[in-house]
Amino acid sequence: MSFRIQPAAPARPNRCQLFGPGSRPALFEKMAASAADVINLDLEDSVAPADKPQARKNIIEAINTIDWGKKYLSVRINGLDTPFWYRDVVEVLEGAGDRIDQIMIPKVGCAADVYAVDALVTAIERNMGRTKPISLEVIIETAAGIAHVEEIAASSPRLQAMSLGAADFAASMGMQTTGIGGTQENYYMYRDGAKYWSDPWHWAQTAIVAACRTHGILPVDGPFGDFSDDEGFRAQARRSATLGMVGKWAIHPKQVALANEVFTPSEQAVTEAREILAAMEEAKAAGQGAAVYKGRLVDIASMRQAEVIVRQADIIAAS
Ligand SMILES: CC(=O)SCCNC(=O)CCNC(=O)[C@H](O)C(C)(C)COP(=O)(O)OP(=O)(O)OC[C@H]1O[C@@H](n2cnc3c(N)ncnc32)[C@H](O)[C@@H]1OP(=O)(O)O
Ligand SMILES: O=CC(=O)O
Ligand SMILES: [Mg+2]
Repeated sequence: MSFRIQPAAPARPNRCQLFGPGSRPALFEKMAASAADVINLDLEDSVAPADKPQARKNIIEAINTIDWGKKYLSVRINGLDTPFWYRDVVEVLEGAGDRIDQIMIPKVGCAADVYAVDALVTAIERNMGRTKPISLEVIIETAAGIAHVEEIAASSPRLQAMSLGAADFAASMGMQTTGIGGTQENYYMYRDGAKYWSDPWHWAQTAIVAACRTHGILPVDGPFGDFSDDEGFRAQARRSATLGMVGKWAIHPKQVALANEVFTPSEQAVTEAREILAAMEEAKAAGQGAAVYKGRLVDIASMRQAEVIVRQADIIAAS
């Protein structure tokens, strides 16, 4: 056991991040009316290069004029390997009022990438006299990003969330697929004439979750491209939730309800978690460190597990 105490991730719901291109302002009101916890207005890959200047203007106007309710409002800037990113940060933060919460940085490959954006954000905040600090989210979607995931997670006190971007990740890793997330046809075990599909995203997800949990950051699963496949989305999201991720992107509005469903602990799970806590309080009062709950062992570690579920439920209930 480390002497270091694991920091808690930000206490805000992050079950679904709904994306929309900055070049399609007609979508913004619909995004604001959705049930997503987080909105990602995109300046990056869903916006053609020629449309970037207008997309910035659209996003600034939308941030300033639309009622976003309690949603966490984020803008995805372009990557640091492009000529666009610095104008994204400067124009958006100089033009948008205090309603913006977060800047999302794609294709982060090392801690210095985050440092560069942090430095620019800090200078703009000071120059503009902004009092509400802007948070950062990074996307791990390159070979360098996953290789340096731990230093990236430790890179800035502004960092609140980290997503896995399956599409760019697959490209950067040279994976033989054009599918965005989910089951990959050729990733299977074979035995006695039958195929058993495995999960090619599993190792990257666990690396992200471990780095995030070490540094008190929200780990998030990225896009699932086939928005006509609800069961495929559910299965991917359930695997992510089981591994410790707190939410998933929606690249189409029909995915919002699916993500909320999976990343909201069920009533049954919350009831069981509370019962485990109660059983352990009784055991502790009787001087025991372990007890039997529904025929199975529960001990002090079970309390920590139960607390994860109760905390998630409480954060959602308070939102
Ligand atoms: C790999 C990555 O980087 S993923 C992140 C970047 N990508 C994105 O941001 C893409 C986000 N999604 C989209 O742009 C669109 O949803 C598309 C292109 C996938 C599909 O768009 P459409 O063909 O318009 O979808 P469709 O016709 O099914 O839309 C149904 C309804 O939902 C609305 N809608 C579509 N996308 C969105 C959205 N992202 N947010 C809110 N509403 C939306 C449509 O306007 C339409 O509304 P209506 O019923 O009032 O007419
Ligand atoms: O940006 C997201 C991705 O999957 O790539
Ligand atoms: Mg990407």
